[in-house]
Amino acid sequence: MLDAGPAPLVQVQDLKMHFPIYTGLFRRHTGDVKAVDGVSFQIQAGQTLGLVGESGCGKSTVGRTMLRLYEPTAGRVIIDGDDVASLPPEALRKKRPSMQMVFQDPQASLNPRMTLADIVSEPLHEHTDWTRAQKLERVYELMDQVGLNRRFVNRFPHEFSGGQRQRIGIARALALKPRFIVCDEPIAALDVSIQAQVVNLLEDLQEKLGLTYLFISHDLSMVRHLAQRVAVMYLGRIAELSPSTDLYSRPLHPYAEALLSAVNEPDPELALRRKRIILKGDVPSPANPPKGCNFCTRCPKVMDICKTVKPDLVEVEPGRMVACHLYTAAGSTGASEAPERKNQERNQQGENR
Ligand SMILES: Nc1ncnc2c1ncn2[C@@H]1O[C@H](COP(=O)(O)OP(=O)(O)OP(=O)(O)O)[C@@H](O)[C@H]1O
Repeated sequence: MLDAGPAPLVQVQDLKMHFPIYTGLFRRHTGDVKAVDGVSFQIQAGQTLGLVGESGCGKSTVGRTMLRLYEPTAGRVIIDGDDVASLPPEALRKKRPSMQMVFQDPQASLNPRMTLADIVSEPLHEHTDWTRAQKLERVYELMDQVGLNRRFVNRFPHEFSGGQRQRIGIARALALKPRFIVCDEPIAALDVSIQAQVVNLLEDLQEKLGLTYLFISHDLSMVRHLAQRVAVMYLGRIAELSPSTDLYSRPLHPYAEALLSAVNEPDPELALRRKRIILKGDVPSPANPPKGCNFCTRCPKVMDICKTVKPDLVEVEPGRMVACHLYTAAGSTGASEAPERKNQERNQQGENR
């Protein structure tokens, strides 16, 4: 059991997405890029799970595989009762309206030769038998919902600003009344001044329409603001999955600790306590990850067991999941180290009060 509470809308179980590598004249299969290598999490209906981690750690691949834009190598993706990973083609087509994606680059994801009306109504052509007038009425309704003036209905993407284009992308994603949306870096390509507006829009829509989000981002401060729970990914696996308040105030996994040490901390008390951790070395290739813990080659707290055994993601405190031998009995040194570390932290907190 990963999360407490009522049945979640989204359950991902041991999801794997390995991209085959073919080399040589005869295009022999010589290996796999293990972009996602055993990821599990849940999202409660109406909530947001943030997915963070360095570039290339597999965040987008998780989102795309969940929506079956890639064929998963293994695992289950249960969305509102159906295992999307194994649905046959016709059932998958029927399921598509309820799960949508908002992409990073609105410029690239909108067809430059289509008007706003064409773009937003496109999903309606495939999934409804509505009349032209009914579709246009829905387009107007969506434009109102995302804050686009109805006058713009026949304009082309290049006639809009970046923020407006992202609103078009959001309107298109909402056209078929989805329950779950993967937001893949939806603000990364926008000016900083526009980012907050788009985030506020996504939050308003979530509240009004009861949407459930997977919010992928490398902007840790934004995710803190948006998500109730945050999963930190490293090299295709989840290192830590915690309520965002806990994660940001006291990360448990050494990688989460390092990643968060670079974030500006608004709480002066926490900022004083936080030391910047610079990780040594490069992220290994996902085609050839370490035998043991994926983070063992860079971990400042590495132990012998970390080099040979992959840690499972386990609940180490109520609601907090960590994949690290420091917190499990398997790390025999770690078993004694973890409580010691906690005591040190408690003492430190006491000293700082
Ligand atoms: N279609 C593909 N074929 C082969 N390898 C891929 C494919 N898509 C992604 N990868 C590889 O999978 C790994 C994870 O990529 P992914 O784009 O999911 O990471 P990310 O965390 O979303 O990165 P970013 O923040 O830069 O978008 C990378 O090593 C990437 O090169």
